[in-house]
Amino acid sequence: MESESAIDGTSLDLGPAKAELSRRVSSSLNFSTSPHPPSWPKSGDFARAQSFVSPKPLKPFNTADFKILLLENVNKTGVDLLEGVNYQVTSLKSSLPEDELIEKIRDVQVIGIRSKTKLTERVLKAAKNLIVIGCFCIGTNQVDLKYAAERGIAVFNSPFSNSRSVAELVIGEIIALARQLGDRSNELHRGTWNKVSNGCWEIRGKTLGIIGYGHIGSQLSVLAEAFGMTVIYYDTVNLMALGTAKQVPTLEELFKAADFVTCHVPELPETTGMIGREELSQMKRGSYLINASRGHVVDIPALINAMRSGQIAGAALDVYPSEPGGNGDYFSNDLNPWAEDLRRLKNIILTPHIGGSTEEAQSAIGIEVAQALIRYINDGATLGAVNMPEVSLRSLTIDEPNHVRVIYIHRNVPGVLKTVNEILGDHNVDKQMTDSRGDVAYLMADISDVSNTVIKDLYQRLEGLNSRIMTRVLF
Ligand SMILES: NC(=O)c1ccc[n+]([C@@H]2O[C@H](COP(=O)([O-])OP(=O)(O)OC[C@H]3O[C@@H](n4cnc5c(N)ncnc54)[C@H](O)[C@@H]3O)[C@@H](O)[C@H]2O)c1
Ligand SMILES: O=C(O)CC[C@@H](O)C(=O)O
Repeated sequence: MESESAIDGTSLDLGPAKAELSRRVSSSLNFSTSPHPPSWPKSGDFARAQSFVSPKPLKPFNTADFKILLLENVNKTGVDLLEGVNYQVTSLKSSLPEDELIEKIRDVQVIGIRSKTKLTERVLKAAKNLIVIGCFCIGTNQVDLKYAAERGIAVFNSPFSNSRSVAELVIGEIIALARQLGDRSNELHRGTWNKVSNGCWEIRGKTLGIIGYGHIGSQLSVLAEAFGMTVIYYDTVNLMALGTAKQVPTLEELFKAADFVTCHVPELPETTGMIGREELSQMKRGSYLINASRGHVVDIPALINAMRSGQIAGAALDVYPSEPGGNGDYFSNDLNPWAEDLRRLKNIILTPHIGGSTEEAQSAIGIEVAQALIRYINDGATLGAVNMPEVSLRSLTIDEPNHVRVIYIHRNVPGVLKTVNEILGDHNVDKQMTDSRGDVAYLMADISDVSNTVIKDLYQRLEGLNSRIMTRVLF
């Protein structure tokens, strides 16, 4: 394939191996100030240059141009993988205030976050170069997924790498609440010996009610049965029970029977305030509540009242309606008027959203999400994306001169494929795949025997279509 201009590997100060990499990726077209992202290096052997062709004058490819901003202390496994592909990675320990985030996001093609960074429409509007978001966690409620899809920005997460960690935390909390461990420990920290058995229980033979029987809920079900608990669960979907667990048809039925109720639902309009005054009153007197899902699921003032009255004997909260961006002071009454009342309650375990915070989970999440980002950036594969149709073609390799992968993200309207195929149809299309999800469709086509001039022409014609959201050409 003809090359616009070669990269000067030595100027990158990358050492011999990376100088070789830079030489090999030199046949690329580079980005300019257009909203389209720049050329990307290939993962692994860095075999193939991949570019966003800009209608502006072409510039030499430079791997150091590719910017990834990682927030909230993404695990080293993920940072290492991304740096290993020679992207320019900036990794920060905490999230950023919105205005600072807007400043920083303008410049990057990729952002990696956890649960604290809110990628709202306002923030994403500023992200002119962004092509992909990595949520290094399970939850994706912090991202405006619909708006991102409308802008052609793919979002990936790690759907189950921390499920076991959350399930283990909840098992620990069930025992800790049943035995009032938090209170006994706090008392002795303060020098008070208070040996009591009143209101302390074994968990064997008790009933656990799980709301949301997904990755975490079902994992927890198995662990709880191993402790001799009876498990019932409520889910909006009919799901196969593990062990001898039983699905119940209504929340009321679950509340009536459960000694411990634990929430494992996503943040959705339907799950907001799902556990409030009415629901707490339906629970067994002296039962326990655990929430390690999302902060808006439980109405905290209602919980405070239910605990004061003895209706609820103990609770564990790992998540809160508003959480700080980093470690430090929290629970000021300004932010949460109920904070002081909550802290004063007996037998309540308050943890700072650490359900998934184990070495094992964070390391696995780092690898999983970084690999998804690399696959998307380098090959355009959307497998596992949470807001885009899942489309994939084989990985691109070095032995394919004069070959281009065209990715055309477009609005899902009638007649687009006909028009696109009129553009691609003059060339040798080896393989093509397309799929849609809601209003957005994703097309990938591998085309052989094309020159840079043809690539540029294909790009410009696709960019000119009304249906276009984003066009990428990888070669
Ligand atoms: N505390 C933490 O650190 C931590 C860690 C991981 C996940 N989470 C939270 O836990 C949530 C659950 O995680 P998961 O991996 O089990 O998710 P999942 O998607 O595998 O399971 C969620 C389940 O909830 C069900 N559900 C949805 N709406 C419901 C409703 N209205 N009523 C009853 N069931 C409903 C779904 O059908 C699904 O089976 C995540 O969305 C995330 O917000 C928190
Ligand atoms: O690590 C985090 O910040 C989020 C953990 C958890 O809530 C998740 O959604 O995976």
